[in-house]
Amino acid sequence: MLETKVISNSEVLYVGRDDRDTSPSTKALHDFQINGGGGGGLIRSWVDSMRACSPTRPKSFNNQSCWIKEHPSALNMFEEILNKSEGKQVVMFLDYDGTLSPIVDDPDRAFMSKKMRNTVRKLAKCFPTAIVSGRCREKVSSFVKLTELYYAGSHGMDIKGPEQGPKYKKENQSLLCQPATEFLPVINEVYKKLLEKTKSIPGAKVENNKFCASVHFRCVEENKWSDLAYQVRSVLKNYPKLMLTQGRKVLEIRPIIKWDKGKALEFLLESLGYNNCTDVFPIYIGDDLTDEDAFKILRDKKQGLGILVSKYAKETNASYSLQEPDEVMDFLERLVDWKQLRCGA
Ligand SMILES: O=P(O)(O)OC[C@H]1O[C@H](O[C@H]2O[C@H](CO)[C@@H](O)[C@H](O)[C@H]2O)[C@H](O)[C@@H](O)[C@@H]1O
Repeated sequence: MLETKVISNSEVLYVGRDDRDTSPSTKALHDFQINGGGGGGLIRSWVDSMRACSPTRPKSFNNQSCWIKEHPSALNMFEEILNKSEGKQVVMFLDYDGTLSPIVDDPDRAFMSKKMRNTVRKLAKCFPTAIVSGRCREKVSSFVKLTELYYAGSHGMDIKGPEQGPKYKKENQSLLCQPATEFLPVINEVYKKLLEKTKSIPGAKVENNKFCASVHFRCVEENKWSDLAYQVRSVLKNYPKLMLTQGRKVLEIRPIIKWDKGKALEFLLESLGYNNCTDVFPIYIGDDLTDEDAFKILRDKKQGLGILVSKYAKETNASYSLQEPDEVMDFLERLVDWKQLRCGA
């Protein structure tokens, strides 16, 4: 029988507010949550942060050619990447929105192409492969539709192994990690309140991602962003155990626990039996601020590499870049071809 491994609530670490700025994904909003004071100043800093996080507005890196030298295209540097991974087990971590599927206005219609699905299917035959998403796990797996993958939903707070039993794992153990289960009722409550409070703002959309919630402002006129920020703040101020992070035209509400996409990556590597191994080469591909937590882990550990999907210069802990999901697909195809050639498949 398959044994289920569960990370219980007792293992959840609550962090003091000062601890939070160590995590790249929480840093931007941390500053205004803590230092923004009250009233107009706070809301203004929220809106500034919402603008600054738009990928079309690079922050400090204005020089695109300088940035591309520091974060070269993973396609152009393919041979270099292969050399770095030589003799090591490649493990693939893929973000979903903006990485496997193009960004679209309606989050419920962010479908992945059949071609991309086919590529990821082949990839998973070559390497252990995980999808790491801010979305609810069930939703992202219903978009990806591949049961042979590992899925980490809710920004890594909901991890599950492949349905048919993990192919790569040494022990025959199925995998489940949900470090934020005690927050389920509160996230539900906050989701409902956010729905109510934002319904008068045209274009605003609230998504329940199970262990976190998203407030989308992609379709909200910029002159209404402060109204939206005000409404979100009015809900959140009553929930000191929740915090705010941000992504691409989205405010993310999640529990204050020391768990993010970086922790999910570490957990998955450990579950696959690669804890403290030098012969493993994780490749993490993502486009968003929340993916920076995973890039940072890899950079700090000097293990594997991160690839940022972006057309624009952005501050990042990733080493390489790809411009858009089509380039991600080309890169994954080349990895598959390389592996198949090596194994004579
Ligand atoms: O970690 P991810 O898989 O990248 O998920 C992050 C958020 O992605 C989704 O929102 C983003 O994509 C939408 C569809 O293209 C777009 O409309 C939105 O503006 C983006 O922020 C998803 O809807 C969120 O729940 C995820 O948290």
